[in-house]
Amino acid sequence: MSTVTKLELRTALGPVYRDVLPHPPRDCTADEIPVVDLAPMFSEDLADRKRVAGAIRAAATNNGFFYVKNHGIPKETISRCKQQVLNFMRQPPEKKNLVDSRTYSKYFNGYLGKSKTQISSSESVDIRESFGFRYSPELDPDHPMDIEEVSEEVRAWIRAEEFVWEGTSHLPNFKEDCVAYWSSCLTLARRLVRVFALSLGLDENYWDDKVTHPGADSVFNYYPPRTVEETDNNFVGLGSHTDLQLFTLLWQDSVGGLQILSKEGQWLKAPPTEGTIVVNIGDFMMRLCNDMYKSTVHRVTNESKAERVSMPFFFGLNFNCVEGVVPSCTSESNPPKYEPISCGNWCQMRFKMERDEFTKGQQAKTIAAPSATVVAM
Ligand SMILES: O=C(O)CCC(=O)C(=O)O
Ligand SMILES: [Fe+2]
Repeated sequence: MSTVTKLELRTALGPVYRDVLPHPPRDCTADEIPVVDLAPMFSEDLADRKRVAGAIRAAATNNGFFYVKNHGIPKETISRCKQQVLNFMRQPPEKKNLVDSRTYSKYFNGYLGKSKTQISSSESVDIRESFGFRYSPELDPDHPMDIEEVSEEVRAWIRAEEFVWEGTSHLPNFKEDCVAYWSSCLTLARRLVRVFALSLGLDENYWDDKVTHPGADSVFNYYPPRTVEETDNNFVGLGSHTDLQLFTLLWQDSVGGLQILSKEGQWLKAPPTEGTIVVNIGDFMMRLCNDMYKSTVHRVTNESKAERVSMPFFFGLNFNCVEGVVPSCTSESNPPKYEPISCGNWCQMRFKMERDEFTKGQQAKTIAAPSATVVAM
């Protein structure tokens, strides 16, 4: 008998559940995760931009995941950044710990080692290392400014921290190459959010003045090959989760291992496709459009013998913006399901919850351990 299982997911406001079919993961079809050509998005002609918006709407109401090609991020920018991720991750632990997140960060910037997170409470710890940094007005490619020039209400929500660059300054061109990639993602995201607005029947400029100092968080993920023991015990690279903000731009290398949960509850493999970036909808977007676009569950396991690198960029509104369901996604027969909330609070609550639950779990393990056992912290 085939049984559907319930997958529990964390959100800032408590757990939500998704059904999962009992079948093993399978390859996706071109309809399930389509490739959207972004070339017409750069056209002067509104009709061209609307065509892209239509393709995005179709993908976002289907499985909420799609690839984009002709996205405008130069190949060299990507390969230089990827090389820096490897340069950083291949260092000895004491060098990586110069930017240890739990030691130095107030706002979830910096480095987290292998098995130091457990994004899904019903799966293993994550067999992944990561390095992250967040929006900084000084580095903004479209309108760089000193933090003092940013209005007080927005400034209170700026989450950048200098220690990530100070503790990596021994790596030649590290900051420069990372920021070049982050900048390209930010510029692309500001374009894309306009097409997303169009796709929801809003004016193209609907969110323009809400993405002046936005949620723009880069994370570089490094998945070492699993050990025999980790493989035997089905350890995940990154457990099942949804992303938090409006949408994510995800570059992955050619190793593979990303899977998404289809709307029917089937795990689908999302293979690397040369020249593309994956785009997926986040929880905040799902709220703003009253569930019309789905924030899709995904997970990663590196089943290969090689190192895997991925470089997601999480994009949202200015963190001080309190935003509710947008007018085009609600009507008398479809009232808003969600209260307005700020994108900043939305993210902060979940990041904190993940970290606190992880710490609690580690403490519980320590207390439960027999006194002769040494427990890694
Ligand atoms: O590594 C990947 O392909 C996905 C990473 C991811 O989902 C995340 O960092 O939120
Ligand atoms: Fe993700």
